[in-house]
Amino acid sequence: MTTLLDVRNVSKRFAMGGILSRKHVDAVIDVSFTLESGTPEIFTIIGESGSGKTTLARMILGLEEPSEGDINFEGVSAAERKDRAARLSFMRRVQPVFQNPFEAFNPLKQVERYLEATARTLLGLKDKAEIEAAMDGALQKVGLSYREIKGRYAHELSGGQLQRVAIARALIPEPALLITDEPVSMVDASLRMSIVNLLRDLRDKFGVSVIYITHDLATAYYISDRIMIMQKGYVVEMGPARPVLDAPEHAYSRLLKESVLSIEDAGSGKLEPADRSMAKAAWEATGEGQLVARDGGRLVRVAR
Ligand SMILES: Nc1ncnc2c1ncn2[C@@H]1O[C@H](COP(=O)(O)OP(=O)(O)OP(=O)(O)O)[C@@H](O)[C@H]1O
Repeated sequence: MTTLLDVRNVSKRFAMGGILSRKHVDAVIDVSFTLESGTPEIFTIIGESGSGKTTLARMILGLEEPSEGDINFEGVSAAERKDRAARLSFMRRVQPVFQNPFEAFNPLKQVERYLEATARTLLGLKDKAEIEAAMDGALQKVGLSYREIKGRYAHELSGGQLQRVAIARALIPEPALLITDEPVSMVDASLRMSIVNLLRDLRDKFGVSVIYITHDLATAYYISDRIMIMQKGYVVEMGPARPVLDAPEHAYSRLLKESVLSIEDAGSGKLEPADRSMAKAAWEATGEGQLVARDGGRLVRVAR
C-alpha cells in the first residue's frame, strides 16, 4: 500500500498582535495521520469552533505553512511544490470545496465560468467541445448536467445545486482527494443528506478520498470511515468512526456526543460541548498528555 497523504507531527502557531508581541495561538498541535492510496475513505475531522480544523485543512492544501512537522502528498512535500508545474500537478490531485457556495461564486459570473477556468488551468484544455465534455462529465458525477447549468448565475440555483456545482468544479481534474470544509452547513436541511450521500458516492463510485470537516456528528457518523476529534488544536481521539462515536473513550469526545445538535441545527449549528466546565476538566485531565493506541486502531489522549 502506498501513502496518499502523510501528515506527520504537524503544528501551527500563529503570532498575534504584531511582530513585537510575544502572544501566539497554537491552532494545531502535533497532529499525525495518514490516508492510503487505493483505499478511498471519508476521513472526518470534528471539533468545536476554534479547535484547529480549518487551519489543518489549509496546511494540507498548501495554503498555510506548518510551524513544525511535515505534510507529504504522494511522497512530495509542500516545499517541493514551489514551481508552477508542481503546484498545478498537486492541484489536479487535491481539491478543496469550501463552506459557502454563495461566497465561492461571484454573483455576476455564470457558474460555468468557474468550471471552464478549472478545465483550462488544470487540464490544459482549449477546445470548447472538450471543455464542455469535461464540465458535463464532472456535473454528471454530482447528479447535474452541463445543459442544466449553462448560462446560469449563482442566485438562479438553490444552495444544494450550487454546492453540487462547487463539488463538480473540484472534480474536473479527477482528484484523488477532496478537502471539504463544512460543505453542508450553508445548505438547506432538506438537501443536506443529498450532499452527504454524494460525498459517499464519490468515494464508492469514483474512488475519491474525502477529508470531511464538520461540526455535525450525525452526518459524520453516517458517512465517515475514520474520525479525528480535536480539542484546542490537539487530537483527543481518533479511529474507526462508528466504534469511536458509539463508545467514545475520551471525556471530551463523550461530551461532544452528548451535545448532538437538534435535527434542524445539524450541519448549520455550531457544535458546543454539553457542559463547558466539564470540557475544561476533560482538557485539564489529559491536556497535553499523550496519544496511546487502543484495540481496533483507536488512539486516545491520556495523561502522561
Ligand atoms: N491567520 C490566523 N491568525 C491568527 N490566529 C488564527 C489564524 N487562523 C486561525 N487562527 C486561530 O487558530 C485557532 C484555530 O482556528 P481554526 O479556524 O483552524 O478552527 P476551526 O476548528 O476550523 O474553527 P471553525 O469551526 O469555527 O471554523 C483559533 O483560535 C483561531 O482564532
